[in-house]
Amino acid sequence: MSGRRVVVFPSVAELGSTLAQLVSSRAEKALNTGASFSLGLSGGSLVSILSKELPAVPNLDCSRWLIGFCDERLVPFTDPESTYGLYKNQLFGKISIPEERILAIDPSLPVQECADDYAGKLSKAFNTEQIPVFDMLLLGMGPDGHTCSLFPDHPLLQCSIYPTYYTILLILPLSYLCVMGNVIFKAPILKQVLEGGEGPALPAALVAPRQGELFWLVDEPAAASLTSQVERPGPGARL
Ligand SMILES: O=C1O[C@H](COP(=O)(O)O)[C@@H](O)[C@H](O)[C@H]1O
Repeated sequence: MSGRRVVVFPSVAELGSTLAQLVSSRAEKALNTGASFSLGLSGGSLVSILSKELPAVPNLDCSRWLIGFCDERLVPFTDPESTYGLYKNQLFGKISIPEERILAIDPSLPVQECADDYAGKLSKAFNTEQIPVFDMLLLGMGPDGHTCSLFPDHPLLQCSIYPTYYTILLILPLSYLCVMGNVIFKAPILKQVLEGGEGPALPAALVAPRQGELFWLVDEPAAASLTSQVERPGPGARL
């Protein structure tokens, strides 16, 4: 891994547009050398940010993208807790990605079958029996330091794909990662995640891709108490 970059933005608006540019530039890079660009999406605040900013990227071509979900709740797509459902309503129609290139769970299945079915979809799409390596994962961090439905002290932190009571998740050590922290109530936990603290490492602190890049994109309020090195790019800067 080439090192973690913590990038601080004046507000979520600037963070969002840089995130969209970052996704688009890494997609272009992947597509220059490979047949597709695989992107893992998370839920939470990321949905509205991406849905606003990604369609605004000029000349975005998503026809060779492959989209999966870093974590997903086992609820119908019409449920507001369904991450796929939210993206379907807010984003997918605006970026012209072929439907068959979006890997969603089958919410009609019981949880274990749903996890097995999703693992099968991933194997087929990535043409591998191994854990698939996405080109890029976008994660969020909750106010308790959880990411990807991995809550502090969760016994499943070592697993690759695991069913829990209501969530199917696809876990950390894959490829390029981008973690987003925003809003002020995350400031204390962000400091603990990035700069250490007492007790076992929080789930978001375990995020470390085997290769490639790791970005933490945060807004000024969330970064308020950081003392470690951060970047503050000027307007329009690209990562
Ligand atoms: O529970 C979850 O929360 C995280 C963080 O969400 P945010 O709204 O604080 O950004 C999210 O990334 C994850 O997908 C979701 O399951």
